[in-house]
Amino acid sequence: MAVSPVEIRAGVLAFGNRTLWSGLDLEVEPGEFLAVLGPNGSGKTSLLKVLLGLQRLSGGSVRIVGRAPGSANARIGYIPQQRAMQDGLMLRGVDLVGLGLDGHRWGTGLFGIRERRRRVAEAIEAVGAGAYANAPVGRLSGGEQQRLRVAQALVGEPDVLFCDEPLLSLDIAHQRAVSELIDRRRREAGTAVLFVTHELNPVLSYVDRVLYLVNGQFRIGKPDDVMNSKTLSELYRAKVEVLRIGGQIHIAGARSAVCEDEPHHLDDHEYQHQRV
Ligand SMILES: Nc1ncnc2c1ncn2[C@@H]1O[C@H](COP(=O)(O)OP(=O)(O)OP(=O)(O)O)[C@@H](O)[C@H]1O
Repeated sequence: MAVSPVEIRAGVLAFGNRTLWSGLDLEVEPGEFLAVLGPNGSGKTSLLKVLLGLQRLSGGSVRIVGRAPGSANARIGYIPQQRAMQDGLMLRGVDLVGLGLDGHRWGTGLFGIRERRRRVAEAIEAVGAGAYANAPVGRLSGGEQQRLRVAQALVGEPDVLFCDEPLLSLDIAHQRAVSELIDRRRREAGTAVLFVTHELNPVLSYVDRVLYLVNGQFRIGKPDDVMNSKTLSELYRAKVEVLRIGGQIHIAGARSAVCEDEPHHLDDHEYQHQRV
């Protein structure tokens, strides 16, 4: 039987007496696109850290391509939560993207160097970053830096791709381009994708399943099985209404219970308009 790219059994993560989640059983299939949602502080980034081997589980077990996280057998792509790079950082975009190839061996000969350059150029082209790839990354805009991070995560042809809010600070056109790139990667190469986001709609058509974390509780299932009024009201322990408008999901009501910064949430005023 094929080894699952990502497998968590009875996972528990607690800090002090605060349990972020427990009893988490999660298996992500090759080529699957899993969106991870939840309000601030619900443990989304911590989950990615567990999967990267940067954070130990408090209980249960985790395997990445059959091994402990952090071991070198799997090719992992990681788009970290965005932090502005230092102004004075002189590293160029091509160098940043090239770091995603470290650990790949094509030999040190001319072929190896050429192949490396070719792959870096291809990854830069794919995110539309060619115009500034030779500039120091510290001088680039947030969105330009983000596109280079995406190229860095994809250049190594990962088996598993962990994305932490990868669309932040991208304009709509580049949100679409990056989402399509990630989707193509998982379709063509079977890369398993874990995609942490506050905004589901830009990737809704690609998402196979959703993991929704709230206050130590969670639900996993197809978008329609999780993103509905009943399930979210149970999770938030408050009345939450989920509306499907024009193929998009919007959440209304119980604003105080639902994370304020989730862009797919309508405010009550907007909601009233939608109902008339
Ligand atoms: N090493 C740690 N020690 C103690 N508490 C921690 C540690 N790491 C994370 N936390 C806490 O765990 C909670 C979850 O953090 P995490 O970054 O996983 O949330 P998140 O769901 O990604 O939130 P956001 O949407 O704001 O990015 C936060 O309250 C955070 O302060």
